[in-house]
Amino acid sequence: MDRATGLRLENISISLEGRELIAVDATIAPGEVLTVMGPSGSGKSTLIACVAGFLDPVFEASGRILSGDTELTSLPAEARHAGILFQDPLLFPHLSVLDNIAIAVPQRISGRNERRDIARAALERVDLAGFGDRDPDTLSGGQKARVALQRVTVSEPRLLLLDEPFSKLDSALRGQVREMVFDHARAARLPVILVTHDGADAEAANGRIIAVGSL
Ligand SMILES: Nc1ncnc2c1ncn2[C@@H]1O[C@H](COP(=O)(O)OP(=O)(O)OP(=O)(O)O)[C@@H](O)[C@H]1O
Repeated sequence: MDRATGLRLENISISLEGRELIAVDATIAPGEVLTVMGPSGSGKSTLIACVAGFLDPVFEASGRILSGDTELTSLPAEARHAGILFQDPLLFPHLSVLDNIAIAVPQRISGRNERRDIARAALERVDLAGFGDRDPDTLSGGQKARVALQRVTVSEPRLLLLDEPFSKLDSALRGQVREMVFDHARAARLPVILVTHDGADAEAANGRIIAVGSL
């Protein structure tokens, strides 16, 4: 059964101190990338936080967020099943590379060995089979990005939020990691929101682009 669902941002408006910061009304199909571009401070990361369910209470948001038929608007972050990649891969420094992935396996898979087997298979998929016992600090930027992607993948998200996850990678690596992320999103039929300043990222996303703020 295809469990893929689209994402609907219905008249989302986010204000700060009574002034509208960002407004978006969009539907994103399974496997589609919506790119959000705009100047610094225009509310792009705030939009990601709103969809993910961790909007700071200083902001006021209105509108509805729907994942298929499920309304996410007032659900807590953990019930929204959003995979998120930030500019920084944010790996836990005190956990091995393997456990950084195993920790994201859904709770219904309760056995430690089973969780670690899933993490091992995830590392193999991105050519990092021998890296499970390493400290994350010993990995290169591209390797960390691949681990971060696998951590999101094993968590079985229903939508993917990308907050400039490629911007710290050098240009050759950037293209590779980008393709890996978009290929995964297409294969898993995830709706994706990509926040970026980079025209090449937007082009590679191969989807609709919306401009926010005064470009
Ligand atoms: N917790 C907060 N309290 C008050 N203002 C905040 C808070 N978080 C963000 N802001 C403000 O909200 C606005 C939007 O910030 P946001 O990080 O969403 O912008 P952005 O478009 O993602 O910028 P950038 O491209 O630089 O990452 C900024 O003016 C920022 O200073």
